[in-house]
Amino acid sequence: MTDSRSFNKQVLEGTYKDYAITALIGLLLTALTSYQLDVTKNMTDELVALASPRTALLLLAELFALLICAALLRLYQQYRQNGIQLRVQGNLDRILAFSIEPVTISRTETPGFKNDLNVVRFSFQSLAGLYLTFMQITVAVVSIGTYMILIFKHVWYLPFVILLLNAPKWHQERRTARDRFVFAVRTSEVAREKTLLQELLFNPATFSEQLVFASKLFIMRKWRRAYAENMKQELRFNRLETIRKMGYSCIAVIAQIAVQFLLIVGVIQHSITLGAYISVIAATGVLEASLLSLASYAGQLHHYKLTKKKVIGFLNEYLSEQSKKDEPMLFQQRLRTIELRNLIFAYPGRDWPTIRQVSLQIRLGDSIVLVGDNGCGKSTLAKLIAGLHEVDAGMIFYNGADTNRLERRQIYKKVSIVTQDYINYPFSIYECVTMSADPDDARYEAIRKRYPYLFPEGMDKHSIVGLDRTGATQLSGGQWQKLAIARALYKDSPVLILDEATSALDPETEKRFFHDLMTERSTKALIAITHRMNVCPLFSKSVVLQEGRIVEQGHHDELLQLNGKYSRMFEAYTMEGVRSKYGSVPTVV
Ligand SMILES: Nc1ncnc2c1ncn2[C@@H]1O[C@H](COP(=O)(O)OP(=O)(O)OP(=O)(O)O)[C@@H](O)[C@H]1O
Repeated sequence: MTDSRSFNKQVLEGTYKDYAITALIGLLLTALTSYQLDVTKNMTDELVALASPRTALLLLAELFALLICAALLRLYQQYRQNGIQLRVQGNLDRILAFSIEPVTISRTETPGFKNDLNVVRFSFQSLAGLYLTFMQITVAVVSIGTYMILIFKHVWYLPFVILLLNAPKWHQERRTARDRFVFAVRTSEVAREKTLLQELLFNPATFSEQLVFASKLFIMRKWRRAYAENMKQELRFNRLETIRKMGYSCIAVIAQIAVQFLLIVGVIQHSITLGAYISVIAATGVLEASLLSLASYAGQLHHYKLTKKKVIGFLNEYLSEQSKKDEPMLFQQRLRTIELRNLIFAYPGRDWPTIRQVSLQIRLGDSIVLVGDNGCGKSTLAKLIAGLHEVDAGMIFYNGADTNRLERRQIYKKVSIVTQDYINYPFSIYECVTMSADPDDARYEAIRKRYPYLFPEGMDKHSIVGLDRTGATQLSGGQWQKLAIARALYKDSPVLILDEATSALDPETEKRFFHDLMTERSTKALIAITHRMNVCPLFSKSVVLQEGRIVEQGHHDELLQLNGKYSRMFEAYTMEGVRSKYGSVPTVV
């Protein structure tokens, strides 16, 4: 992205032919229009002189042919320009999608990122038009030159008068472009809120809650407020722009009248013919239009400069953690151990750490279950183990090597994770499972045989699932979750992290799954997070977290003996504690 030439090359990929044709037509049109003005002048002079009406009629026929040619060429040029715009838009989308490749998720999981991403996407959308601008500028410059010469031939000083009178417009366009950009950045938060609320109103997944909680009006009120605020900002901006434009529009009218006046004086003093008068007036109109479009292109170029700065700033701020460190080492060995040493982690923008002084050794063959109250940091710890968050040096080690010195993508190759917010992909079942690697039928079938209950019963592997595709089959919450687990298993990495990944499974399937998984344990390090304490005895170690610290760790039986936090949690889960502490549950009569 920082390399401007390669960026432009990528954006313009596949458009060169269209550009060349469009530019050529632009130049041809300029030549045609200029010739057409000459014909108009000659025709008028012939008519005024009434010397040869036949010549005038021939000139009219010539004019007709010229106009038809110009109209057809303009249509064809428009068609080619649309092609350029579509291709450039596609290329830009591809570049943006490729560029947004964070090294970790620490900074991308913040509202600030979402806001800035919004602005960058807006800027990228407007870039598509800008790439057309580059070519249009060339054509505009040529056409301005042509018309200036044409006018110069009749009234030498007029082109300079026109240039002078159009100068304020240039200033205005540059200013408008800058203000529009600043405005988009400033109002992005409100615009995003409006879109978020709108999504809530139109998303079918929210309808059941809207019905049961009668929340539609509540959401609508919030949406209308955000809408009104957004509209107020837009209108205020448009009002200021219109007021500013009024001044410049008056100057433009003065310019027109001034030019007319000078020409009329020329005709009265017989320094120009009536034909020249008509031709110069027409040329002035085209020249002014070209100057105005050049002014607006100048504004757009300014916008381009601002956009580029914003995009590079965005990529540097959020997506380049690794590049700030030393040259990362490749990590291609077989993973044997993961070690956390006095790990401390605070989310960006938070003053207090979520994970505090956590030390833990995980070896291949270990099966560890993390338990603790809501919000104690289990998911955060799981993501830290997977290398998904940025941490200070000397805290997380893979095979004894500091993960900060390792190439992150190599780390991710060793890890499979099912988080609580796994994605319901609108793909076929086979694709949902195999997307992490090249599809391999044998590997897919092996997983399906080993864990048949993870695959929706009676469905073909090529069936498309999800609400987002027409004709797709809908799955239940548990079925989606099972597919997410199958995807993680298919990846077959040495570390498997399951963050409440079985929460939607029925108890029998859950137990069967963990039982089957344990038989694969020798080749994997398994880390699970669960609130269902009945599966804990299956794991080699339970780790209890409280406010970001490990307060107890050991096998289930050892921890029960401690009579501490773990034993209280287990009792509460099995209802033993509830009965003894709160007495019997009253019967409903
Ligand atoms: N992206 C984030 N940005 C800022 N704070 C976060 C983020 N994600 C989680 N937190 C905060 O970190 C703390 C721990 O969250 P975490 O999700 O790790 O808890 P948990 O133990 O997994 O909880 P639960 O059992 O409810 O899933 C919470 O206070 C939460 O608000």
